Amino acid sequence: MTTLLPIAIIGTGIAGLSAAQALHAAGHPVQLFDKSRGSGGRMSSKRSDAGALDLGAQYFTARDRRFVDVVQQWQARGWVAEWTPSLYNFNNGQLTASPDEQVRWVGSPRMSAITRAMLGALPVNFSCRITEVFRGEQHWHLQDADGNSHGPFSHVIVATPAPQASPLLSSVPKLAGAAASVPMDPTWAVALAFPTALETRVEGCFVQDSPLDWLARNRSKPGRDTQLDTWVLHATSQWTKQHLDMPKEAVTEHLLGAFAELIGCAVPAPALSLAHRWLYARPASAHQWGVLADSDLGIYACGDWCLSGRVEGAWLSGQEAARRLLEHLQ
Ligand SMILES: Cc1cc2nc3c(=O)[nH]c(=O)nc-3n(C[C@H](O)[C@H](O)[C@H](O)COP(=O)(O)OP(=O)(O)OC[C@H]3O[C@@H](n4cnc5c(N)ncnc54)[C@H](O)[C@@H]3O)c2cc1C
Ligand SMILES: NC(=O)c1ccc[n+]([C@@H]2O[C@H](COP(=O)([O-])OP(=O)(O)OC[C@H]3O[C@@H](n4cnc5c(N)ncnc54)[C@H](O)[C@@H]3O)[C@@H](O)[C@H]2O)c1
Repeated sequence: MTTLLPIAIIGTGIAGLSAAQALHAAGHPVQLFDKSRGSGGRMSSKRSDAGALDLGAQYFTARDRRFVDVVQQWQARGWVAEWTPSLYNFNNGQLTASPDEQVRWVGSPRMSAITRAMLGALPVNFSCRITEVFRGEQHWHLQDADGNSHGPFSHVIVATPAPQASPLLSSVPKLAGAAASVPMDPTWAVALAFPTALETRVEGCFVQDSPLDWLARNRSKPGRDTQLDTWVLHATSQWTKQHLDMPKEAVTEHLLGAFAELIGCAVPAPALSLAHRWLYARPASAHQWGVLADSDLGIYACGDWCLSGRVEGAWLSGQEAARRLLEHLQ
């Protein structure tokens, strides 16, 4: 019996975990790496005194049949639940109800529950920033920021945002160049917790003509801690770019001000506030690549930036990376 070398997967966001699950299910050992202390990437949730707060992805929709099917399985296992917020739109200074029929999903009891469950018992090195990916005579090796080497691996899947993927793909300049051509826009996120509930029916709001792009009542999502009235505000990419290096306190103050102006009720001082800057929040434009691959060399890149820039696109891209890798092995 031959022992299969593991496949290295850099990134434990939903794209990396989607690929990992598919490869594991096909009988291939995988080894995951992430620079963060936990999984989830842009679908992670921040623990706070007001409970877990979804600072990144707010909810997701499922349009592709394959993703619809997997989300149904996640629902059956209790990893996700439907969120039916009272939706509003803010435009031209007017806050108006904007209900629709779209099904929207969230991780339960927090967004990070999905990737945590997907990771399961798969082997992973957290707090491990990969700085170099190189090929020896036959196999792949990784170098991390602490100077440790990892390997050998039969294949490598890079599942990070495009600007972070590009340097890791430098052994295949064509792939590195393609990743480098995808700019990703930043997003400032602010979470607020109020001791008494704000007197508004708003639970989610799409915003135009404001520094804000979106706001959500975090505690209206299923399974959340409801002791405090928690909110998450997202700034537009444009406002974020203009205020990229603003101190967190000033960002909180500005976005709280914009929130108080549009929400249409009294907004007291929050009991808790925190700000988070997502440097690579969303690809500036969508692509239809699915995956970037050099199958002969055994290196792949996947992530939301290879498709729609949404949770669904990231998951599909991870599936595509695994599919292409398995196809080449046959
Ligand atoms: C503020 C915000 C709001 C959003 N809202 C929505 C929404 O409502 N609906 C929706 O569908 N999508 C939303 N998105 C987009 C969605 O979150 C992403 O499309 C999706 O989570 C991307 O998954 P991914 O696996 O491709 O990348 P990521 O989640 O970014 O995962 C990449 C992982 O790679 C790791 N990594 C990076 N570099 C290295 C390295 N050198 N070594 C080791 N590890 C590394 C990172 O730590 C990270 O864990 C939002 C994103 C943000 C930021
Ligand atoms: N802030 C970030 O960095 C970031 C990154 C990626 C995605 N996102 C957001 O994630 C969401 C995911 O998109 P999706 O297609 O899965 O969800 P979706 O179908 O709910 O929303 C898509 C877009 O349609 C509009 N829209 C939808 N329903 C509306 C309603 N009831 N009233 C008014 N406008 C409405 C909004 O402009 C929204 O951005 C988008 O809103 C996108 O902007 C944000």
